[in-house]
Amino acid sequence: MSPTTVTELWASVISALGSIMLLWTLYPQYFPKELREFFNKYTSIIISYFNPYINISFSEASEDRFKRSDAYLTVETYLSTKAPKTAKRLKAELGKDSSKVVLSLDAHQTVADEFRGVKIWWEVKQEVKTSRSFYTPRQETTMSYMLTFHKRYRDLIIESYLEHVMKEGKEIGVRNRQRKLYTNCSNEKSPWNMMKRSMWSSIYFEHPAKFEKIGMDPETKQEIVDDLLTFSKSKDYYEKIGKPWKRGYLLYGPPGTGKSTMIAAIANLLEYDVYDLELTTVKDNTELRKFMIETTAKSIIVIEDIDCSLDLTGQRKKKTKKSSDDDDDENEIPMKGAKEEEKSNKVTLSGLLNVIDGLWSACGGERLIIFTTNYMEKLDPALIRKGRMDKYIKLSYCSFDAFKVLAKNYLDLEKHPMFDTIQRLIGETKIIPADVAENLMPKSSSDDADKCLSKLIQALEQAKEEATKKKDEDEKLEE
Ligand SMILES: Nc1ncnc2c1ncn2[C@@H]1O[C@H](COP(=O)(O)OP(=O)(O)OP(=O)(O)O)[C@@H](O)[C@H]1O
Ligand SMILES: [Mg+2]
Repeated sequence: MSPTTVTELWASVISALGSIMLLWTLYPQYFPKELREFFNKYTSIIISYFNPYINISFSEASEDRFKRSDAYLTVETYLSTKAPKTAKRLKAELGKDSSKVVLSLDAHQTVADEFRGVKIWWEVKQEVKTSRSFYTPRQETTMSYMLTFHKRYRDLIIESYLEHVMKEGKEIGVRNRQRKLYTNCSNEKSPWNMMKRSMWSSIYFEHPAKFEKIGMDPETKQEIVDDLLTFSKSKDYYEKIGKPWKRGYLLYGPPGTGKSTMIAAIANLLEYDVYDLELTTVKDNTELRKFMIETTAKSIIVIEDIDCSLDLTGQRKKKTKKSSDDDDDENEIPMKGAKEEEKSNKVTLSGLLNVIDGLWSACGGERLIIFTTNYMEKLDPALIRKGRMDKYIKLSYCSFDAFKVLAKNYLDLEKHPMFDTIQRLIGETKIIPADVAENLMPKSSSDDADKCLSKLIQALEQAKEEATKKKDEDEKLEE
């Protein structure tokens, strides 16, 4: 029997005894209300004096009346792994991917837990209140989790157990959550957007990209995977060296070499959310900071084609007019997206540098910032200096190693007589992995491996011919 039930039993026994004593001495019809209240009040004080158990309540009510309190939800997640093992009545809901059922404690159910040899009890309480709105009575139910423990363990529970519950609950929550892809694209002042509580719009992230499927040199791939996994396990290390737990990656290379695909693969490998930041639609530096503050831990902040968002000609040139709202750096330049309307768009290079590694970047923790570009040489050196962008990853034209990965993905082939010709041609010409993938993909049921490989050989020969022609033309022009 749980201590909560024992407490309630005690309360009932004492209260019943008291009532009987009073009834014995007084006639019920003369029993005054005030005396009854007085009696009740002191009975509960006496009970709590003798009761050795302490209760802590986690109510679902929060300041935001549309949201359940974070502490309540974390406790619920923490108990979701314990409740199914012992509780007799459980509540079922659809969880991640809408395919898995998540069980939690039903109302008035109790589950026991143990922490460093100490027994603790959790009970789900349900409180029903009747309120009146527009003269119609309305019943409101508030749920809460009641934690009960012996007063002897007060310090242990308050100082260590609660921290353990919150930490583990959050970790389980992250493991079970359905990851999301956030975008800032539609921030125009529509009534719908004004009602939204978040700066970001989101959908579930369901990209199937995986590192095993990316066609690139296997050593570089392994090095990137190791770097990412090391980062994700380095909380203590970052704390020790006094740096925010974040890392910047610059992915660069020609179009169609797998930059966006790699971002999706990183998100899947580390189980992070993705915030796809479209810089050209951000109004100013202040709005940029707001977007940054609203990102959560375990996420990737992506700015694709960073060269198209910055004024490429302005290598941190002097700002002509000081903006009132931004003050950060005298070397501010406006973003290219707003070149024509500089007045309305005031996101500046220094504003961007600030959110990457200024004070604002430390909020949240465990985040990757990834830029992609087709033209690395056009970027301002300040933006990509080491420390800001910690790792540069070059994604380039298809090598034979990359082709072998794609042949395995698309055709389930590990070797084939035509591979030798392909290896020779790939060594002689430049072809992007996106083109190789397109040729290897069967277009009809009659397209077998031989046909797809022949198409690729044709494409490679054509690319080689075009490259030779272009080279000849260039040489003629030089003469
Ligand atoms: N290295 C690669 N390995 C496997 N597939 C690839 C690779 N590169 C490109 N692809 C395929 O080509 C398509 C385009 O790739 P992706 O969008 O990742 O290129 P990108 O480098 O981001 O191009 P852009 O610079 O134009 O944005 C994808 O569908 C992807 O499957
Ligand atoms: Mg891309």
